[in-house]
Amino acid sequence: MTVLDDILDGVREDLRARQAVTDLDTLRERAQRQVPARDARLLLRPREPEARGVKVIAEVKRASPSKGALANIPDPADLARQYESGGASVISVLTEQRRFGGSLDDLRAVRCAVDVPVLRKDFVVGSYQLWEARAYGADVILLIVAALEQEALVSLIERTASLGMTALVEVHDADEVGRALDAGAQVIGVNARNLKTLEVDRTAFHRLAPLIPDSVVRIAESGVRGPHDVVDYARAGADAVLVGESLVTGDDPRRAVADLVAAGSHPAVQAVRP
Ligand SMILES: O=P(O)(O)OC[C@@H](O)[C@@H](O)c1c[nH]c2ccccc12
Repeated sequence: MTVLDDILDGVREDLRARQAVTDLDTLRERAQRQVPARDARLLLRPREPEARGVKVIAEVKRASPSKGALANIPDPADLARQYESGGASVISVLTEQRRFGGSLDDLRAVRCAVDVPVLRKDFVVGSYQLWEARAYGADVILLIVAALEQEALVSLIERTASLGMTALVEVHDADEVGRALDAGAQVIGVNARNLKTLEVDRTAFHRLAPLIPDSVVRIAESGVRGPHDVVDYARAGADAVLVGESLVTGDDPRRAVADLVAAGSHPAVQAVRP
């Protein structure tokens, strides 16, 4: 059994418990009362070429299966506000409870605190979680190819779009890139971390980016330690980086985001982009 299988078992059990409390109709009504989802794709890949530096997706992350506890984060709304004022284009909120210490309440708190799009980062296994995400104000949803059968991936991408949200489709190898593209992904994230073993391989983005057509937004996820990694990913063609650990473990998250944004929008970086 892989780490991912283990996480998914817990996610399914927690999901059943929430479904027993809140039926889909109630969730749909809540989702319909939300303001429409914001267009994250356009923020990550603006039409004007001069606005196209590497964007930063900053993550609210208390813990991880690989490192255990990372940060307490008593006030996720405050952290998200700091990320936004540092220039983050999107805020990612982990909502998985058992391994990452997150919750849907964190998602709601962050949604109310910022104007930028908010990503629900979880292990989505069915459309109920998409309705939940929308009901709690998410604009973007993570779909992990390794966690889904192809048929489920296709229908979750379609359902995400029909709810007005953006699907960030996560891959880790060439086969998964093929599956993501076949399923119609418009935004693909290459996770440097293999969720089955938790090993980080920072060359994954460099190897897989050439397989992703230019019409698709490319995001480098995990293991970004600082501005030099942003420059590196920029050179390899990233539109954005998704960063958690190095932001929540530092002492000035606003500044840390601002430093990444500055590296990503530096003219020298833009000049070397493919
Ligand atoms: O904390 P890091 O190494 O900066 O990584 C952030 C993010 O990429 C990571 O949290 C992540 C990427 N894909 C995931 C899927 C599930 C849970 C977590 C993740």
